[in-house]
Parts: sequence; structure tokens; C-alpha cells
Amino acid sequence: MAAARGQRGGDRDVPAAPGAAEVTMPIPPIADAPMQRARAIPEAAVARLAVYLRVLSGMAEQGIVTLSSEELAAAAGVNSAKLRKDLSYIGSYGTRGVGYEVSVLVDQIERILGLTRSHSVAVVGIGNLGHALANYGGFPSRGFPVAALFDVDPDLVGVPVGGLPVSHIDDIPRICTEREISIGVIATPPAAAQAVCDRLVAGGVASIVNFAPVVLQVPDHVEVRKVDLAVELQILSFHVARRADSMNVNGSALGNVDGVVIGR
Ligand SMILES: NC(=O)c1ccc[n+]([C@@H]2O[C@H](COP(=O)([O-])OP(=O)(O)OC[C@H]3O[C@@H](n4cnc5c(N)ncnc54)[C@H](O)[C@@H]3O)[C@@H](O)[C@H]2O)c1
Repeated sequence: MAAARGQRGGDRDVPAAPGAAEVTMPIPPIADAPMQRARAIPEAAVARLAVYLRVLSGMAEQGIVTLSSEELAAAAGVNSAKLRKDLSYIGSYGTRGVGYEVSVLVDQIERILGLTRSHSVAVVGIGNLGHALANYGGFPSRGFPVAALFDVDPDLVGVPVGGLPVSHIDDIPRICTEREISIGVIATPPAAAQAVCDRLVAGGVASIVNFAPVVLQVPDHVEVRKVDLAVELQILSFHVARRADSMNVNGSALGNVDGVVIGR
């Protein structure tokens, strides 16, 4: 059981859309980047850095050596001013007339995101979602090997999923400690999520991705990211409603959705 619980280390929704309210996050300690420890990066910018990294990695695979901020911004779907601001957080300003060196930028972003070493992942709840996550080949190649699977269902325990046998949840603390699991993914029904979270914390897991629609209570040193596709759909719905509403206003520059007045 987690001893001290509090909200500081509790759920944080994954930033949904560019332009969402920005929460400042301290850069985690990175052994080989001591100069950057003291700086803080807005949480939404951290999410965008991960997007830039994905785009840059694809470009590196295509043999692209340098690119301009406009090119990278277009490929990442953000405006170039925001991109330059994001890259300034990591001390990367590019070279006038040349742009950014792809390999250098990849290294810098990987260091800031703490991706210079791999983070072993445990998935708990091997149902529909857990099966998909366990079988997804994209995690190991991005530095997140799935190293443990857990479920409570006796029909699943011992059965390999994605090449890894499912273990019983009673073994979460021991196996997580032995396999040095750093990230736990919770894909159980909501009623089971808190107890599963407590077991992961007891096994030394300090980063949790929670798919269950429930707010988890965790000690301060534990970071929880809550992933909720329904929230993403609701945000899209909000933007659709906002666009439709502003069209109905017939040429007016303002729209009104559910009592919220939105400037265009
Ligand atoms: N966030 C999202 O976008 C999103 C999308 C889909 C599902 N979900 C959520 O993810 C969770 C899983 O959804 P699903 O469709 O895979 O459900 P599922 O019913 O197919 O699978 C749940 C699994 O959890 C296991 N389980 C039950 N109690 C457990 C416990 N105490 N410890 C360990 N395992 C336990 C079950 O045996 C089962 O294998 C649900 O909470 C669902 O609401 C979230």
C-alpha cells in the first residue's frame, strides 16, 4: 500500500491540443545534461518535443541532414514561432541560413526527454487494451520495452501475450523490482485500478500511465499520466461545435458555445 498519498504526484491529463493551458514542468535530472537541470519547460511543450522527435527520427531515416524551422514546424503541425520557442527551452536555436542539424536535435530532445536509456514497462490488465499494448511493436523501438504483464484472471496467468507470459498481480511488487520496471500501464477496470497502482508503487514504479477512468491517489514521488480517449473526443466535439456556432452567427466575429463566449 502506498503510505503517503497526495494529489501533487497525482493524475495529470495528457495535454490534449496545441494551445492548451501550459503547466510548467521541471526538467528531470539528466546525468549528462547538468546545465539544463535548473530550467523548466511547459508541459505542453514537452508533449510537442516528443512529436518533433518522432518527425525528426523519420527524417533521419530518410537521410535528411538539416532542415529549417518552417519545414520542421510544417511536418509537426505547429507554427514555426511556437516551434522555435519550444526548441529554445532546450537551448537549440539552429544556425541562420542552415536551420537545424537533424542528428544534433534528435540527441538534444532525447536527452531532455530522458530517452538516452530504455525504460522497462509493465502492463497490468491484459484484456482488449492490454493485449493491444502488449503486442504493439512500436514501444521497444522507442526505448520502452514491455518487460512484464499482469492480470488477475487465472485463465490468463502463464499464457504468453506478445511473447511474454502473463504473471499474477500478487507478484507485481517482486517482479517489478527484479525487472527494474520504471513505467506501469494500468489497463484494468476502474474498480481495480487503485489497488493495482498501490502494488506498482510498492514495486518501485514511479511513473504510471492510467487508462482506467478513475483518479489515482499516489505518493508525491509518483507521476501519473491519465489517458482518456473520451476526453480527446469531447475536445474535438467542442471545436466542431465552436466552428458550427461561429458560422451560425453569420459573419459575426464571435461564437457562443454553452455559455462560453469564444473569440475567433
Ligand atoms: N483511456 C482510454 O482511452 C481507454 C480506452 C479503452 C479502454 N479504457 C479503459 O481501459 C480499461 C481496460 O479496458 P478493456 O477494454 O481492455 O477491458 P477488458 O475488460 O477487456 O480487460 C480488463 C482486464 O483487466 C483484468 N483485471 C480485472 N481486475 C483486475 C485486477 N484487480 N488486477 C489485474 N487485472 C485485472 C481482467 O481480467 C481483464 O483481463 C478499462 O478501465 C477501460 O475503461 C480506456
